[in-house]
Amino acid sequence: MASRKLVFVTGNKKKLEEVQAILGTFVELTSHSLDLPEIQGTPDEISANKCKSAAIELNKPVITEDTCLCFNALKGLPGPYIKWFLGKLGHDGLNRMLAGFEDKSAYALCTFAYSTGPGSEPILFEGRTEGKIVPPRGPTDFGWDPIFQPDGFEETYAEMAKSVKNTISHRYKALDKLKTFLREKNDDK
Ligand SMILES: O=P(O)(O)OP(=O)(O)OP(=O)(O)OC[C@H]1O[C@@H](n2cnc3c(O)ncnc32)[C@H](O)[C@@H]1O
Ligand SMILES: [Mg+2]
Repeated sequence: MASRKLVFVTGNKKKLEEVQAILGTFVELTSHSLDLPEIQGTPDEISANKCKSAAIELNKPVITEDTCLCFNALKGLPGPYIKWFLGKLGHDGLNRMLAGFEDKSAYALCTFAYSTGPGSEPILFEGRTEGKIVPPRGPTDFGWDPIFQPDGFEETYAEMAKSVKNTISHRYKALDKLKTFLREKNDDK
C-alpha cells in the first residue's frame, strides 16, 4: 500500500496540533506555515480558493482548512469572518452581538480542501458541530473555544479535555470524511 503523505498549509498552530492529534499515524503529515489570502464568499468558495493558492504557492498536493462559527440568529454570520470579529470584539463582544436575540444557537463548521497540485480543482470535506454561544468559560488559548458549548455537553470546547473535543468537533468530523476519501483513493492503487 502506498504511504499516505499530506502537506497541511495553515498559519494556525492550534489547528495543526488538533489535526495531528486526530490523524495520528493515519498519514505522514507535514505542515507549512503560510497565512494565505482569504476571499469573501461562501465557506466553500473561500476554502476552495485558499487551497488553490496554497497549491500554487507550494507547487505540490496540499490540504488547507477553513473554520466558520455561525450564529443562527444572525443567519450564519460571522461565519467565515469569525477571525476578524473575534479579534475586534473578543469573547464578550461576540456574546453581546446576540444580546437582542433569544436564540443563542450556533454551529462550528470546518471545511478541509484537498488539491492534487496547481490547476486542480480542490475537493472539499465538511464537518459541522451544533451548540450554543455562552459567556466565556475555560482556558483562552484557542480562538472561540471558551464561548462555544456543543449540544449534549455541559462544558465549553475550552473546558473539555482535548481527547473529548477531538472526537466530537467540527474538525474531527471533516477529517473523518477526508480519511475515508484517502483510504478509498489508496485502495485504488
Ligand atoms: O491559516 P489558517 O488555516 O486560515 O488559520 P486561521 O487562524 O486564519 O483560521 P481561519 O481562517 O479558519 O479562521 C478561523 C478562526 O476561528 C478560530 N478557530 C478555528 N478553529 C477553532 C476551534 O476549533 N476552536 C476555537 N477557535 C477556532 C481561529 O483561531 C480563527 O480565529
Ligand atoms: Mg485564515
